[in-house]
Amino acid sequence: MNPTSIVSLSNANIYQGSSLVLNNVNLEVGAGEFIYMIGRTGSGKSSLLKTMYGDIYLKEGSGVVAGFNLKDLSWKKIPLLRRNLGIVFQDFRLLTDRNVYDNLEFVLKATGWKDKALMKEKIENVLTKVGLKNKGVKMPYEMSGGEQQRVDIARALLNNPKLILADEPTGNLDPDTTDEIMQLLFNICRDYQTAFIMATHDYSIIQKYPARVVRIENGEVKEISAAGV
Ligand SMILES: Nc1ncnc2c1ncn2[C@@H]1O[C@H](COP(=O)(O)OP(=O)(O)OP(=O)(O)O)[C@@H](O)[C@H]1O
Repeated sequence: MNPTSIVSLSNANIYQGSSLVLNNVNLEVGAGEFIYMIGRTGSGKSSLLKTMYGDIYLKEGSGVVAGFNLKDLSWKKIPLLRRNLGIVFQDFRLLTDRNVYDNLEFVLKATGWKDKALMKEKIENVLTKVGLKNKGVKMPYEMSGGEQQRVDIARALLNNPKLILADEPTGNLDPDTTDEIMQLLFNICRDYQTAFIMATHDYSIIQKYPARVVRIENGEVKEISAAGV
């Protein structure tokens, strides 16, 4: 493993139940690196991301994510791993019955924060980072899809992760909003040296915001150039 890697998978076989989805995955992601993961529907992108955040147990091969050994990941350690990662989903997954501030506070409390003043400071800090200063009082249903995705990203930033896993974060957004969100993700990557692994179907994003690309195909993960997308 490269000492500067935030993700290191070696000869990893990824299963859904008893079915082998990906065979012999080798992947190194450096600190602060942005990479795209592309592949057809059902090729295994989400399965690979789930393995990285401990939702699928790594049975074969080896893997280290944000300093956590995936082979040694007991149920007890999964929340700790998740505290060191940010996860962003296509469908935002906000709690619909509480406002933005309370959505973020919920995560902080669940990850062990207790001091109200410190939590307030942290929440204001991440909302400012995503361009939603003063929007804490809004309910999710009062916000556009782009704003809700910003809240999802703010939530992912709460614990200062060194790695954000994003599963089609622009999948529900129109082209202009997609642009805004991509600029935000690239700025976060640049300003805070946060590594990103972003699964996407949208190749036009890769042309516009080039970065390293891995393609999942026929059960394997292959490195390709952005020009080859
Ligand atoms: N919970 C599950 N139980 C069993 N099999 C699953 C489960 N989730 C996904 N699969 C199977 O695993 C394979 C990989 O699915 P996965 O969701 O990782 O693909 P994907 O590339 O993320 O697809 P998409 O782009 O549509 O999100 C598919 O054959 C799928 O049917």
